[in-house]
Amino acid sequence: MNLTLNSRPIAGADSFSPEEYRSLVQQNLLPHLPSESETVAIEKAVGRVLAEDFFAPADLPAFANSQMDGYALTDAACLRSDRVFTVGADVAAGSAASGLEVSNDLVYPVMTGAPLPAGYVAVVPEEKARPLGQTQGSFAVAGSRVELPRTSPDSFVRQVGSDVRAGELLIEAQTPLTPVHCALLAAHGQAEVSVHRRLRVLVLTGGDEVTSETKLASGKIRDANGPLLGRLLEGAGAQTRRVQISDDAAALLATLRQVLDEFGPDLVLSSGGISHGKFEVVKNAVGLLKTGATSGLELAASWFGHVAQQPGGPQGLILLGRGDDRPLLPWLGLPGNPVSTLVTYTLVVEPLLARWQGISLPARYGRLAEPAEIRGRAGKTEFRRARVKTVYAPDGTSSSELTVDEQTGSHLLHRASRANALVEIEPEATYSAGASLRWYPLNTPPLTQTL
Ligand SMILES: Nc1nc2c(c(=O)[nH]1)N[C@H]1C(S)=C(S)[C@@H](COP(=O)(O)OP(=O)(O)OC[C@H]3O[C@@H](n4cnc5c(N)ncnc54)[C@H](O)[C@@H]3O)O[C@H]1N2
Ligand code: MOO
Repeated sequence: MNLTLNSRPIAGADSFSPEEYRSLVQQNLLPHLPSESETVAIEKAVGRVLAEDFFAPADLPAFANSQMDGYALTDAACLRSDRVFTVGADVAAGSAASGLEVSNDLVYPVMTGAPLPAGYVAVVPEEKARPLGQTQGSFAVAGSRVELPRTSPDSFVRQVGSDVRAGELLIEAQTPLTPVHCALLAAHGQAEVSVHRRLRVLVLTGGDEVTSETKLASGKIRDANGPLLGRLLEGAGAQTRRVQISDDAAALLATLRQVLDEFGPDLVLSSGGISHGKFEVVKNAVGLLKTGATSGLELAASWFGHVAQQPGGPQGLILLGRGDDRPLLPWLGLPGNPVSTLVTYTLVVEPLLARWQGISLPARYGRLAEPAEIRGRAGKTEFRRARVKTVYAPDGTSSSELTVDEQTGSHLLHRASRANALVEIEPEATYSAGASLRWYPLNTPPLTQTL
């Protein structure tokens, strides 16, 4: 099959703008990602995305109840001139308040959350009452007399349905669930909720230079991208399996076949092995698949080329068949430099995961604080690490202020760890202090970006 962009088949190693590449990935991958939902306990649903609209099964509150510890009065008692009443039996929260006499002379001590006795319409808070022949500051006992100020019907009463009406749409599908949604579901007696199932992502990182040996031999490095992608994906709600790979393409395909059966991934992300070197393991694995000599895996489509951006220029996109009628397995080959992996994740993978769950991430803009002037590169969009700060003005407005890192190397992991934004510098553009720039949250779970 052909990869396509806006119905145009992709030929050879076409080059794309960052926006085009994001679209290319979404158009070619989304049809192969699963669209199943699952039922989870509400306690485990926070951070998950609701699969179906949730409608209120009942009114909330379900019964009129008191908003204060106080005395319940009838309608006629609210404004009558004689303000002294006889105190009835206590009505505690949780009681049914049934079988109580209705009288304009009788008031009932009702506690916060207790049902209002039938025929009673208002509550006077306890501290506004004057119990006769009793110490102030305590509830009058049953049978004694109490003086109450005038009040109006409905005062301090939480009416039926004042929070929620039965049948009302309470949580729209595609909403990322928060602890407050969890409380709302619990208040309706829902123990479980239907959410999109977590995407299973296989993360392949390594190369012959990457080792997990305690003592680093000369020329060797540690795996930074495995933990990076693993944590980013888990933060975005995915389930992950991480596998370390070498530069051996046949071994990579053998590992892949094994993990496909054990873990059943919906998506593969690899970092490294896609550019112009002699030992590009991902490219070589695709080369082996093209020969058709690998059982259990078929190459349905592949593209390796450049996106006109820095970092994250080299990119790879693969669709694998599994030799049966299961959906094609999408595989994104991310560039190996840690910052390039991070940038590609932010610009391509994160929006893909969000779109898959029906969420579109908002475009954000901020003002350039420092340095005073930034120039774009020729023919390439540059994504620079930055610190974004929200500045709140006394007139109630707020804006994002961007301080952009001057250094651009894709190996500068320490500097990336201090950034919380990625700033988009258009090709050949010049920006002075105060100029508006698009930015993307770095290191921030995508679902919290929509809240
Ligand atoms: N002749 C050319 N060479 C390169 C080009 C190019 O256009 N022409 N592009 C450069 C750019 S830009 C990038 S980005 C890299 C991308 O190359 P690969 O994706 O093939 O990545 P590798 O070569 O495997 O690794 C690049 C770099 O990253 C280190 N690395 C890899 N994996 C990890 C890991 N898990 N943890 C930490 N660091 C990792 C690796 O050791 C290399 O230093 O290609 C440029 N070259
Ligand atoms: O584009 Mo590479 O991703 O600069 O380091």
